[in-house]
Amino acid sequence: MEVAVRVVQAACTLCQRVQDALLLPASASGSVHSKLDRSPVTVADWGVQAIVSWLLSDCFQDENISIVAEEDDETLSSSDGAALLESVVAAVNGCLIEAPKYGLRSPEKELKAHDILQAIRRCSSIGGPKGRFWVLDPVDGTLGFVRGDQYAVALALIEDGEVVLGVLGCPNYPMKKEWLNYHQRYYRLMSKVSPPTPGSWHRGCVMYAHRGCGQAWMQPLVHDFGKLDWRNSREVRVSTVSDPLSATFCEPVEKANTSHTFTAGLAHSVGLRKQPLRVYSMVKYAAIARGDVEIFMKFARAGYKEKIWDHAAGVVIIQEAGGVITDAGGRPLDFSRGVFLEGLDRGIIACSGPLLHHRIVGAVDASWNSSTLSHISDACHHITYQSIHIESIH
Ligand SMILES: Nc1ncnc2c1ncn2[C@@H]1O[C@H](COP(=O)(O)OS(=O)(=O)O)[C@@H](OP(=O)(O)O)[C@H]1O
Ligand SMILES: [Mg+2]
Ligand SMILES: [Mg+2]
Ligand SMILES: [Mg+2]
Repeated sequence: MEVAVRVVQAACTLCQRVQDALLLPASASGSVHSKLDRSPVTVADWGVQAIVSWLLSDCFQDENISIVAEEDDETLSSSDGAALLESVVAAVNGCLIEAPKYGLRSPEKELKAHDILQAIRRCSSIGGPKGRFWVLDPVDGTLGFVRGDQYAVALALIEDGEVVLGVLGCPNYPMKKEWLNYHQRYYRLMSKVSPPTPGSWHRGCVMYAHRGCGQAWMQPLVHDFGKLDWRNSREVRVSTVSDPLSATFCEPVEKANTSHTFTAGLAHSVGLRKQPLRVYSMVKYAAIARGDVEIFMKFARAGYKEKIWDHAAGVVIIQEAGGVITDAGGRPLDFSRGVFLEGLDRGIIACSGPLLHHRIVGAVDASWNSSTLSHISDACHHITYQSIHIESIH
């Protein structure tokens, strides 16, 4: 846990530097790349994957450490990826040289491009039901990241299919909810206004939890870990609100990633009256765990398969902070079946407590069949079965 927290703290520094540069007016639009599924990827996604892979291998003296992570080295290794690779190398070395500030070791010499490609490539475990592996989403919410908004660095450890620890670095999620507005102003103006109470303001936080402890923790994001006392960590707990009238739900920002119409209907049917909070990344899970919101719902389009790195770290933090998280059928998320959350029933529901959770799971059942989602889902199943059939013929 200690190593994981230190590594995530270091990774967050890399992200902040890349994000600050990305948001400068002179920043080249070429700094954001598009993957095959047209989702964005940046120097920070590759850079974080490389440093986490390198630091974990170094700390545990294990070249063959098992890591499941989102990115691969294909673009960087391609002939037109040379300039990009150079930026990743610079970002990684710039961060690793400061590793001792986080209580970690720097490499003896600067890493070369091929070391970095190797570190990225090493994260190619495929998970599964047995053994122990790390799960990393180097930048979760890359869209939020490139828009100067919320994102998270998410690292978890899975043992025999169970998430045993989770660390969520949230570089733009201040220790106190009230400071969020301050932060937004900071980004909009990129001004040098001094924080509300100098010295006490932190732009971000890191949350972490270990399975079975019944506790989850938060510490400020720091730039010099030597100065960080673990006693700066404080326990977080889910909200005690169980009345839907006073509860707030959060969900993904993009309607391509969840059905806002379906969740609006659900919210209405269980008596939620507040406007939903739309936030990028697993910062939504952090918000539940520390009691800033009560509910999270996500209903991806039929056919989309959720990946373990988008949830593992957040799930254990929510659970240890006292919350409940399942699929829409009320079953636990299954991290034992490879890179996907296989068998996920319709969507994901996380709540601060069992009462709200029970009501929402019930409401999904009541409204699913009359929703357009179920029709789309049927149509998609039909198409999927047809293509499986065609594939098997070939
Ligand atoms: N079509 C579709 N449906 C559902 N989910 C998808 C989809 N495509 C991508 N993803 C995954 O969603 C991750 C980002 O989730 P967010 O909650 O940040 O979404 S949003 O940007 O706020 O809408 C995002 O994580 P990152 O790629 O790490 O940013 C993806 O893994
Ligand atoms: Mg993600
Ligand atoms: Mg990501
Ligand atoms: Mg991505």
